[in-house]
Amino acid sequence: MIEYIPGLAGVPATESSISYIDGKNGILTYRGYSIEDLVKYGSFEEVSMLLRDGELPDKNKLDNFKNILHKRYEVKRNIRSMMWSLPANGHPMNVLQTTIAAMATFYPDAGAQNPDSVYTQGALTKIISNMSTLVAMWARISAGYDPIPPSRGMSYAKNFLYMSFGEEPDDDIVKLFDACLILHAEHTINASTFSAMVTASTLANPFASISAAVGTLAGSLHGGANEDVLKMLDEIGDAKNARAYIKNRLKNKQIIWGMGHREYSVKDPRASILQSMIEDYVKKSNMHFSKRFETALEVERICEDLLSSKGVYPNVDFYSGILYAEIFKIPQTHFTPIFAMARSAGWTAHWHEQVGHNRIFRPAQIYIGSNFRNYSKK
Ligand SMILES: CC(=O)SCCNC(=O)CCNC(=O)[C@H](O)C(C)(C)COP(=O)(O)OP(=O)(O)OC[C@H]1O[C@@H](n2cnc3c(N)ncnc32)[C@H](O)[C@@H]1OP(=O)(O)O
Ligand SMILES: O=C([O-])CC(=O)C(=O)O
Repeated sequence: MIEYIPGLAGVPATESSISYIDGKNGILTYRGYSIEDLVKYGSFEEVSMLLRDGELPDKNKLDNFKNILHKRYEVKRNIRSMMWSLPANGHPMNVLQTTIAAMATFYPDAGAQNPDSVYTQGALTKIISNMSTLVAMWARISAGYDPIPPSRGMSYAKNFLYMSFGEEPDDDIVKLFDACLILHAEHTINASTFSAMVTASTLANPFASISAAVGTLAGSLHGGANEDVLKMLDEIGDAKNARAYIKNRLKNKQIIWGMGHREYSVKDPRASILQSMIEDYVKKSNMHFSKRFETALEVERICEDLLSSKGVYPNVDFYSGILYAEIFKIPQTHFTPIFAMARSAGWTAHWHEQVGHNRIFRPAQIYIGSNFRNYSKK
């Protein structure tokens, strides 16, 4: 008898050398490097190369990659006009999934049959590069403004903020945003990465694979939770209301957004870094902590009282929304798309790894339906 494990909890579905989680000690590494070091010393471009190639690039290789990535910021005209035809209130994740899928029409020969060709590698770089332009474009179009064309001379993080707001951001803001991208770039075989891998395993093209991943990331139990966390904090309104609110949700068997993780039984290391980023920024700018941040700290304390026995602590989505909303002034519906543009580095690395040791994903099921029946008209 095969044992059925709901949600495949703890079931290894692949071998991978891209990233590693030690969930008991709150450690996350990309290709062996700690996320703390990568955030401190690296850039999103460097981390994208590390995830793809397995090694940190030397200066020449990095400059070359940046050159190619930055040259590809431009979105094809047909994709741009397609975006103008979508309803302005369409959720950015739906728009992103649609546009990434449509990009396959420009790269008909990119695929698993030639994963290392210049053509397919170019398509993978185009995905990472265009993600940022697509997200920024939709933020402008959906708000009733014309998109701001990308600036090839700018880093990935800087160009995104420039395209979103039309002004060159300060270096410390760029560094902070770049760190957010690094923290979201990869996380082993999570639901969206698995989704990308399942699609890749059929030898579908990389655009199909990444658009499947975008659709999967959008859900509230996964990347979409960053939006729900902010809604929840705003609903609580003030730290003094937090205990009653949390207790009431738990009594009604409702989950607390941004809390809990399949892989971590301690606080997600990315949540700790994001929290420190907010604290450092506020202190450096001589500001006060916002009501939202104070509420989040209180929610974390209450959850520690009520949920730590189940190993439920803040995950990456708990503090990211506060950072995006309050430091970068990014609208709530764009939190998950920013997650997606960062994660495109991890997804494309997994696409490549999957097709390199491919066997189609085709698990088994345990049938619980009716026995054989003879057909008779009702
Ligand atoms: C980028 C990301 O995807 S990070 C995750 C983002 N998602 C969220 O923040 C949504 C809230 N969290 C959750 O729903 C879950 O913790 C998940 C989906 C992340 C993980 O789910 P699973 O690994 O299946 O954990 P599972 O649901 O079995 O939880 C184990 C226990 O902890 C409880 N628990 C887990 N998360 C929470 C939570 N956020 N609030 C309250 N209780 C929780 C469960 O109720 C369960 O309790 P029980 O054993 O008494 O039934
Ligand atoms: O690993 C997971 O299940 C979800 C997650 O935190 C991520 O994808 O970053």
